[in-house]
Amino acid sequence: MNALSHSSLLPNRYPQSLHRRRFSLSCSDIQNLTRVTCYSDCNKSTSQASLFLCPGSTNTRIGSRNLVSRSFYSADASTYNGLTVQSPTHAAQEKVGVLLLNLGGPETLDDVQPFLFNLFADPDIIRLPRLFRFLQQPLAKLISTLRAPKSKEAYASIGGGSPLRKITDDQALALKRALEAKGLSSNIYVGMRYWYPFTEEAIQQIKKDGITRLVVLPLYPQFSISTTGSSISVLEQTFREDAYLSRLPVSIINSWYQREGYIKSMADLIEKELESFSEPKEAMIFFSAHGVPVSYVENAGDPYRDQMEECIFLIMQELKARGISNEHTLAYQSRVGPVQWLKPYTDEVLVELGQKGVKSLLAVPVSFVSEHIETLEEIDMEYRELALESGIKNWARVPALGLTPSFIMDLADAVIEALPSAAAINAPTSTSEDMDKDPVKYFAKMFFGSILAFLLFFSPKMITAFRNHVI
Ligand SMILES: C=CC1=C(C)c2cc3[nH]c(cc4nc(cc5[nH]c(cc1n2)c(C)c5CCC(=O)O)C(CCC(=O)O)=C4C)c(C)c3C=C
Ligand SMILES: [Fe+2]
Repeated sequence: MNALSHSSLLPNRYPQSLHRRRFSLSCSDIQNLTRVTCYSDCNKSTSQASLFLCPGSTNTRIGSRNLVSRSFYSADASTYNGLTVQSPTHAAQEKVGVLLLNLGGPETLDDVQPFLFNLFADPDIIRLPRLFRFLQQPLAKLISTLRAPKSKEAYASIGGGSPLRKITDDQALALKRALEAKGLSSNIYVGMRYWYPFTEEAIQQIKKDGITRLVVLPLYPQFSISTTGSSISVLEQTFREDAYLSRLPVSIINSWYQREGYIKSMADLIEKELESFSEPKEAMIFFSAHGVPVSYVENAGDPYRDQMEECIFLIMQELKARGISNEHTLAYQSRVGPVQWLKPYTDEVLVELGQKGVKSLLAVPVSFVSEHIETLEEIDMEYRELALESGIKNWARVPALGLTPSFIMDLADAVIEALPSAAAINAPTSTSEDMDKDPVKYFAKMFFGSILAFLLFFSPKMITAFRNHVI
């Protein structure tokens, strides 16, 4: 199957949003482009990576109770049993690349507003009706400016910037080593959606390095239109526009929350952290996932909530198999703006649990595999304080998976399993956003858009909604 044909498997409402996206950088962003991180001998003629066949690579998917979400696994490698698609001669000439996709985060406080601009300028983050698309950039400017002070405060409280780039770089290196240990030499690239090193930079490096087979691995266990979907839009757009890239065999791993290695690694972390309580059995396991607006799930066909619920089910099943049957619950955090987000909300549930007499609580961040602003600031500071104020006496938090060896090994297996299904992207397509290339039309759009955005959104309610997490 064409690995990038996944959009054809999505509900009708989804593909349009997936195909249209174009990444926009301001002029200063472009000047600031830093070099792409690549974990190999990039640009060296000696960097030829050999693809060694890995015999008996096994199906690592474990039980599932939600068949609907299965249709999203376009690059589901679990049906392959070893890399059997190539002859050894061909395999020896393969130059394998792995592209890790992530969100990115501001590295300094000065980066915060431009980072937020990139985030809110993404049509997969603020989904405007087609007619109002011209408002996207002026709105992004307005919202990022309104939100920057609160965000800066949060980033200042965790040391003045996001740890995401460093952690992702470390994960890339660990993955490279894990793949080598399994007999696969590869170049690993990091492509961030909203900050350096941008996905577009990583893709250009992949082209320069002459990669012949690529696996795309988003570092989000569950698929959401707002995360993996958005990054893949950028990738698809860039690939379709380029003769070399459009022929490059690519395999995208859309989601991997159901993999045995991931589930077991999460269960290990939870089991270990429960031991920090004097009465481990009494502690409630509190899964806190990053939220998305309800409309994503209910109108746009985002499988995120289904996948999240299935993921929690699988982790709890694994814990039960180990004799751990603590109570558990799932809530959603980090909402932004004046719309309904997935419920229940983490802050509200914490207060309710405190009122109900829950005394011990283990917070488990579940939508992301690195420490970031929402674990280090929102959970460890804001939610911890709220929980203690609400009557919860004993609080602990499970660390993000980070470099956990069993987790990295499982990612390596996922890459190896995905390789055989790599296939080229289809012919180039033209986009409705080509007018962005015309400077006159662009400035007219920005000018009138700014005025409209000002009139529509500069109301006290909107300002409060975007300045704070809670509306
Ligand atoms: C699975 C993970 C994530 C989903 C889903 C997601 C959706 C989503 N996020 C915003 C708005 C913001 N997100 C911000 C930071 C941020 N988001 C994620 C992950 C998911 N987002 C991460 C890992 C990070 C942190 C990066 C870091 O620097 O450590 C921010 C900036 C911080 C802040 O001001 O709160 C915003 C804003 C929306 C609107 C959205 C879905 C539509
Ligand atoms: Fe977010």
